[in-house]
Amino acid sequence: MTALSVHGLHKRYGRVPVLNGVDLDVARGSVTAILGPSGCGKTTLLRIVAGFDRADAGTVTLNGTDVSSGRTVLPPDKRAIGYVAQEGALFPHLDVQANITFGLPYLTTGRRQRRDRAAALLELVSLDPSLARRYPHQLSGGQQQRVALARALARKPSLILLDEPFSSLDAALREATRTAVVATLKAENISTLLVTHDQAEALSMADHIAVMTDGRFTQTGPPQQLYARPATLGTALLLGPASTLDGTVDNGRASCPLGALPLTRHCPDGDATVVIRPEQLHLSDAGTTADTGATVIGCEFFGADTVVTVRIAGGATIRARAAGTTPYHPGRPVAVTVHGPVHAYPRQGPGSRPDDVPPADGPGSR
Ligand SMILES: Nc1ncnc2c1ncn2[C@@H]1O[C@H](COP(=O)(O)OP(=O)(O)OP(=O)(O)O)[C@@H](O)[C@H]1O
Repeated sequence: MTALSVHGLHKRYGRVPVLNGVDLDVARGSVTAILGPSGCGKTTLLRIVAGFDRADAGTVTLNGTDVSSGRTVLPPDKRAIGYVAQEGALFPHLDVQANITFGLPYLTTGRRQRRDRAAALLELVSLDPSLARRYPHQLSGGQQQRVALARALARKPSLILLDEPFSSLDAALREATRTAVVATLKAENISTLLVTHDQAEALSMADHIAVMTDGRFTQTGPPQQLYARPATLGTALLLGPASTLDGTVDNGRASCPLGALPLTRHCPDGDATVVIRPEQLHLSDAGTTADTGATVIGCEFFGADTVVTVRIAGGATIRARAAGTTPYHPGRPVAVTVHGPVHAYPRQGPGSRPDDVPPADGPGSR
């Protein structure tokens, strides 16, 4: 069952086209992440779905009812949509309870009902109900984001829109808040559209990812599928860190300075850009640099793993990830092996540059 359907959405600001025919379906109860570089049109799409802005053409359908189509444009408060903005945007002069119950109709909801509803929602977003009398400035950033979510949930929306809701939180808080928010959305069976340019957020939170480039979706699918088979070089780089090497594809294998490597997806014969993830690169001892032509030039320790930068034969650099610490420090010669198939994209033509979109009938188009 589809909670949200968007078809043929176009929007321009002045002469500048921002959305160029956006199509998207969000399944009921699922989390769909829109992942894309800054300025590609993510927030514009969210604002049109919420009813804050008007599309120039196209339709928005919520649970089978058109809310934006031709001359019919339902105002935001008639759409049963919750919206959580980047900074949470709580009312600073209202306490937590008043913030959460702000959108509830006064005449139909008594004081006691409002207090009970606020307490229940606080519990739902894993916050202590004793916070109800605090003001936003007395809360941490993560607590404020959860109150913002509780406020969006108060009116029992069928769809919730999250616009980079965790970007202002530090890494540890972001992860904890993300987990709590996903658990809440799943528990309430709320359909969710999440806008982010954080690939880890999209991969870990979403059931479905839609990659946006230049105002249209260039590839959609489950996170595992997109990560395994990105349709363009741009999508491959958007989905996670990677080393890129010049190579040549011949009959399903890419020859590059690290060997003749099998491919994850078809790439036509000829000059290509080869994309290798850090977890695919393994380092081992080498006698001297002359043996392998590879030398460690940098080492970054992240706690759970270490990223080692290596200059390989021909002068290109690659980044390998090793669990825990590593014995390979700058200046040390190493041997580099690649595990598993790699992505390769033609160096000329559609999809060859990082910001390219695939051709209309290409593998990533819908
Ligand atoms: N009200 C407006 N008037 C004119 N141009 C606008 C307006 N709102 C957005 N834009 C432009 O439309 C383009 C898309 O903006 P949008 O905010 O949708 O991008 P985004 O993908 O959400 O970016 P970010 O990730 O940086 O938030 C940008 O070039 C932006 O400058």
